[in-house]
Amino acid sequence: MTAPAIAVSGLSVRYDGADRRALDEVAFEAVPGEILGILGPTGAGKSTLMQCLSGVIPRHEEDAAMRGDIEVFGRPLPDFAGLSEITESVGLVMQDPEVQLVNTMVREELVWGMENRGIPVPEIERRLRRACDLFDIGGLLDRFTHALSGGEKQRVVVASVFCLSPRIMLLDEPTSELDPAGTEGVMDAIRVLADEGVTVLVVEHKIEELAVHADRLLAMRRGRVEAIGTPRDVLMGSAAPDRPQVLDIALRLRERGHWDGEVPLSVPAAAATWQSMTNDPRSDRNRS
Ligand SMILES: Nc1ncnc2c1ncn2[C@@H]1O[C@H](COP(=O)(O)OP(=O)(O)OP(=O)(O)O)[C@@H](O)[C@H]1O
Repeated sequence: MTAPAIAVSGLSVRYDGADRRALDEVAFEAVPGEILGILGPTGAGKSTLMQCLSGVIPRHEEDAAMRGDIEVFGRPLPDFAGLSEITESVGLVMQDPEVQLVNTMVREELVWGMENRGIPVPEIERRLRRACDLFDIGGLLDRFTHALSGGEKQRVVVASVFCLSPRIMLLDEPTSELDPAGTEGVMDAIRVLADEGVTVLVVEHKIEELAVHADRLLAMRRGRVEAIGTPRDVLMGSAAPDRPQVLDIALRLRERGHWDGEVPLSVPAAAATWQSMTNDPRSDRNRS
């Protein structure tokens, strides 16, 4: 059996003064090479979870009390020698790309982390070329980071984390400012990396994107894990985030030419069509 890339148990976080836990006994595992999509309404605890997994809480959030266990490839997070060692295995892309852009030029942004790690120049150049291909940022290298659009900033930040070659990537809404083509491009790149063994946890509000690209979904609400399983199981289950979203998914998939036949006009009809589509062994909807 494959050892999990991430194993979480009993993870709870309460921010100072909050009337409820931001995370409440969260437990799950993610295996190497898996894309685990994390969804849930605003305030469900998705970003807090990403920050815990990357070691940011509790080390830098003095007002957050955390308990529970997180293991990265079988090693407890507290055993790592601080954030610098954690980031060798775990790369975090935060919700707001502005927070992570620290250099003036895009090329510097991509290269400085690798230089700080002492990576040899030929390897830096190889990763830079790959990042440009995967995230379509070759034309941005000589641009000022402050002058990029929101979506361009997101692609540069994801690419710069990729350049550090982490075995686990935590992406907190990496496509929120991207158009459908840009979103598809980032999701395709994530699949390429997952196929190479990188474990990707991606928080997304675009449920239809997660349904199509993730191997499994984890649905959260009010700090708790409501469901975890295949996209079909989670979206069809009683813990589905919002049942009407199934209809929304059908409509959006049809817009992109991914929904065959009539669009169902009721939620039950949408659910039934979705089920038959995802049950169809010829369907590649869950692995594109
Ligand atoms: N630094 C903080 N201090 C106090 N409370 C916080 C802090 N960060 C988050 N919270 C609270 O913790 C809960 C979970 O927040 P979190 O940002 O993890 O949710 P989320 O699911 O990522 O939401 P969104 O989809 O809006 O990004 C919310 O009630 C939020 O107000």
